Amino acid sequence: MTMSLMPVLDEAAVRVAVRARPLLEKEIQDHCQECVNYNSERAEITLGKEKRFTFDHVFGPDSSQEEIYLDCVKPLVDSCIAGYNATVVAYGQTGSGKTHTMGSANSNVIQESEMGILPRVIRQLYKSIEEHKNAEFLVKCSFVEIYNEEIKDLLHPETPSKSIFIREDANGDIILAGVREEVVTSFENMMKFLELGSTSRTTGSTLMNQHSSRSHAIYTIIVQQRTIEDCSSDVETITAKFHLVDLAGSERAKRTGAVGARFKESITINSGLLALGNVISALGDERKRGQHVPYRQSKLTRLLQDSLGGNSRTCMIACISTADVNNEETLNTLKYANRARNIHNKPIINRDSRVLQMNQLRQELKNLQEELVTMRLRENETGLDYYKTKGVTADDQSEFLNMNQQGYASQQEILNLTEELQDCHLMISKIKGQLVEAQAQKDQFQLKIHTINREMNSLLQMIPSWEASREILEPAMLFLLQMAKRILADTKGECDGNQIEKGRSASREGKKDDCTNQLKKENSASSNDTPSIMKHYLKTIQVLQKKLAMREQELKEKNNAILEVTSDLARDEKIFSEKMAEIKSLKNLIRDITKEKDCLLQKVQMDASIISNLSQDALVKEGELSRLRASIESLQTQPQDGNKGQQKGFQEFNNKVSHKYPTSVDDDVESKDGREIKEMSINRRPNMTYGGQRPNSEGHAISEYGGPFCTHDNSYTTENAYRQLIVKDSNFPEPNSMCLEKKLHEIALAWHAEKQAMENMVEAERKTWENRAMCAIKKHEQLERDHYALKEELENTKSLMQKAGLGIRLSAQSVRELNSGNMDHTNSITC
Ligand SMILES: Nc1ncnc2c1ncn2[C@@H]1O[C@H](COP(=O)(O)OP(=O)(O)OP(=O)(O)O)[C@@H](O)[C@H]1O
Repeated sequence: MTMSLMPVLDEAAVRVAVRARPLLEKEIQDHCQECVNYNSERAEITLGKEKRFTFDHVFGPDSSQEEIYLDCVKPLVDSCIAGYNATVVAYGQTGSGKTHTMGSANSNVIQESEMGILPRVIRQLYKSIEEHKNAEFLVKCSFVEIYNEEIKDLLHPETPSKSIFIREDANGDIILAGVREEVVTSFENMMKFLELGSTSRTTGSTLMNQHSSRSHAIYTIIVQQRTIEDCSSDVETITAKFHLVDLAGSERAKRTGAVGARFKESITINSGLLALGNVISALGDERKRGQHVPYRQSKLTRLLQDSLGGNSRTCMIACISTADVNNEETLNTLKYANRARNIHNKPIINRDSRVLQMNQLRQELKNLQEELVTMRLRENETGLDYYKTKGVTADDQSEFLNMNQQGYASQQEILNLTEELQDCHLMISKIKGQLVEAQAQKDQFQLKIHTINREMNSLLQMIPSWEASREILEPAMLFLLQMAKRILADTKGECDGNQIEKGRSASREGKKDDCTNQLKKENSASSNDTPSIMKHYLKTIQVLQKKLAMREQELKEKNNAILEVTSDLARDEKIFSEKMAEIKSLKNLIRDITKEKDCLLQKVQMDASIISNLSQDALVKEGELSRLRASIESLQTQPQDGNKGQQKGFQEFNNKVSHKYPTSVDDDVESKDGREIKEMSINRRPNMTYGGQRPNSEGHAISEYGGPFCTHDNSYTTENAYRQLIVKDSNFPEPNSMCLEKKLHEIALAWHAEKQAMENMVEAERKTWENRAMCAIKKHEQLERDHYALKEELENTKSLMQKAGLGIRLSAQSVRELNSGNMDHTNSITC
């Protein structure tokens, strides 16, 4: 058996319902999938797999218009008749079904089952009015829209927007000055006004909704009632306002395809909704309680000031789409709605007690006037007696009497009236204070009565289950049943009779005595029935006490667990922040290493291109070398005899050349006859090929190597020098081909060795850089693995916290940062 009562609902809290619309034709054609799951009984909604929210009501795509009206709005109509202000706000992304739910579109052709909230409210209102026979009702309505931050009177479109202002009246209630309210007398009459306003409302077609509302529409019903009590002349006036708000949908211009005027609309719509979100955050956040609420940020929030955090009972209906393409918008709407649940309003009955005060004051005035007359008469009589004793004639006496009476009357009257006026002022202020106090008391009592009512109802609902479990025996159950019924009857009587409201403590005391007597009587009756009942009571009390102790113990344990989990959480938070800092520094390191890696890769590429150039050059050189060899061979095959003198000359020449032009090409060279040959300092660069020239038979230089063989002034080469020597000293024979080949071979070998050395060096360098790049990549991978491990750890901690009933909330910014790895861990976790 469970003893827990149903949770008592806070009447002042903003109620939030979520309604999901089914997939539309177009969405089905586009193969959209449903991404929302509901549990209407537990009022839970899950988006995707993980994001779960709880609201006061959850309606799936199959729920009917009537269900939504009965669960969310009908209680508000009843409380409006009782004198409380009420508000229903439909919120959601564009095309999510706000207008459909509110029924604020032109609805004269709509079937009964499709009828939205607005026509149902009007119908219920007139039904209730008919039932309240002891009151006179005056019903008025107005219909406005906020379009591009301007208020338009939809029932009188000719009224310029500039002449409409939002003001606060003397009681602090928000009023719309400049908007004309229409008196309505019947359901049909009011429906006509609704249709008239709906046709004037600004709508437009977007990619997401063919008939999209481009403005926030507010339909207001004002109900004034005068309750006339039979036995008194007191008349009380109660005025309640019922706002039905169909907000424009939040939208992304990219998806709606809004351009031009539509785009401007879109911006103002979103900024109005943003201001509303700010107000909801300010009111819904425990930490921000008592701080400034930015109602003045937009016309919408200013108009809804009473409805959010003020004197109103409010229900917010968050409309969502089930299609997966709208996942992001749906999540935003659910978050928005979830915040609104924390808003607490201060609803009171709006009594206009001026009439009551006037009646009381009139009565006071009448009494005072009567008193005055008697006083004057008494004073006149005293004056007449004096003249009589002095011997004045009867005429004189009467004249004196008249004069005296007139003068005195006028003077005294002024004085008296001034005093009266002061007294009246005092009394008015006193009565005003008393009235406000009484009103507040009455509201508190009524709230208590509602709470007791609900508790008793739930008790009555629970009794059958006790019966089944037979844990509480029949007499005890009977007693509880009687008690519940009696309290219900009492509270009902209290509500119906307006007893508290009158502030007549005597009758209240009497009633209290009656109740006590009755209770005593019942107690004594039941105790007389049978003494065993007492035993049962005691037994039941003992059982209940045990259970209470158990519950207390459980509570203690849970508290301890919460403490433990909180300390765990703090520790985890610390670890988390440390890890995040580590990740941050590692990320920075990765960034640096990646940069370095990129540089290295560039260098490696450059080296590779150098190598390929060198290889190409090598190929070219090899070709040249083979050509050279061929030419040498051809030289060798020429007849040797006739050239002996020549060979000798060549030998001499070679000696000369090898003496004068050694392979060390940086030497200063001086000819035999003292002529100085220019210094030939040869710069060899790895990507340069060596070249040279040899003279042909006519004494012209033939380019054999083709590559640059640079000297300081780029004009001399060893071959040039050699050619010049030949030209200058014509006694020198042609160079010996063997000697030339040897020279060339030496040059080729030197070149090969150098090339090899270069290649080895480049290869070594490439390998070093490759190794470094590999290291960087490995480090990067390790860091990424660390990062994911940390993320997983965080998820685990989150789920642990959720299991422990604490839950972690990460801000969107933090989640983004976490995903990007740039998490700033301060203030990132909220428990
Ligand atoms: N519960 C529902 N069942 C069936 N159809 C629905 C439901 N809710 C909405 N629709 C359909 O979805 C479309 C868009 O609905 P509606 O115009 O009410 O959206 P909205 O939220 O008011 O959009 P906007 O903000 O652009 O004005 C309409 O064709 C409507 O008939």
